[in-house]
Amino acid sequence: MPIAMITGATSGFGRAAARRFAADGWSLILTGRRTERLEALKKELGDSVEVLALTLDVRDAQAVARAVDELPEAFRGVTCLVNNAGLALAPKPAQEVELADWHTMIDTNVTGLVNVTHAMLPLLIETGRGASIVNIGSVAGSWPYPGGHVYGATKAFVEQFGYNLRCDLKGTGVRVTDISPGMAETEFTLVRTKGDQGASDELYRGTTPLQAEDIAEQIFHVATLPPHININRMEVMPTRQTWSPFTIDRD
Ligand SMILES: NC(=O)C1=CN([C@@H]2O[C@H](COP(=O)(O)OP(=O)(O)OC[C@H]3O[C@@H](n4cnc5c(N)ncnc54)[C@H](OP(=O)(O)O)[C@@H]3O)[C@@H](O)[C@H]2O)C=CC1
Ligand SMILES: O=CCS(=O)(=O)O
Repeated sequence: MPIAMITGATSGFGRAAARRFAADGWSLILTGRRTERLEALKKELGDSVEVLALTLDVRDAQAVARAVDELPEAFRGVTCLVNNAGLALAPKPAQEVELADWHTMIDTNVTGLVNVTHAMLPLLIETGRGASIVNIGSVAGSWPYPGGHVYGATKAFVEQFGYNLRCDLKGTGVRVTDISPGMAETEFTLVRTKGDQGASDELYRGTTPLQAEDIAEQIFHVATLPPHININRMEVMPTRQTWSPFTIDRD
């Protein structure tokens, strides 16, 4: 059976993707920082598919390299890497943000994604034709909005990094896709507001956001296309989310 490695599998898109790949019999390498959640997911899926749960902070380059180095033989033939672990913080004007929050977003969304990709490239190239890297970007990487500051910039990095990777991976058979979701109801806003459940509920109230399963389905779709097809970028919004007009500062 093919193997998918999913970062940030303890919640949201990552957990839904794990369930989606498992439904088609894929073996899974599931990572995240919250061990209990990883173990619960392993318990849920482990009867039907092979699951390796690895407690891992993607920001720790050495730990990431070691974990990949020490993958058991049965889990080394990875077909799909889903670079999903990430977060937004500080939904307020740039001039009011703590510098530490900017660093956390860069360390996770940029450095963490780069750490995992660097460690996994040899295994994906070894798999070759049909292998894929699915990076989770965001609409925030393309469309500016107030309070987007460093979060949007990290997702712009994810998109461009993926395109550049494609250039260097030419001839290896390894595909690279940026899936950029719009508003989706996960723990994302709870994390972004540092635990404000009311703010999270309010954001999703009275509209129809994407659900984690919607994005999981796209991830699975991209990873299981015939090997000669590479979707470069897929931007997915809820039907009830669109753009705002430019704003003007007036006297
Ligand atoms: N929800 C949305 O509206 C959108 C989200 N996205 C992106 O989708 C991705 C998944 O987010 P989503 O599912 O919504 O949010 P969740 O908060 O539900 O899930 C985030 C996942 O990332 C993991 N994670 C965060 N930091 C680290 C870290 N340092 N090391 C390892 N794992 C980490 C978390 O695991 P743990 O805490 O256990 O480590 C968790 O499993 C993110 O990259 C996010 O930016 C993009 C567009 C829209
Ligand atoms: O990446 C998340 C979606 S949004 O909050 O930037 O619209």
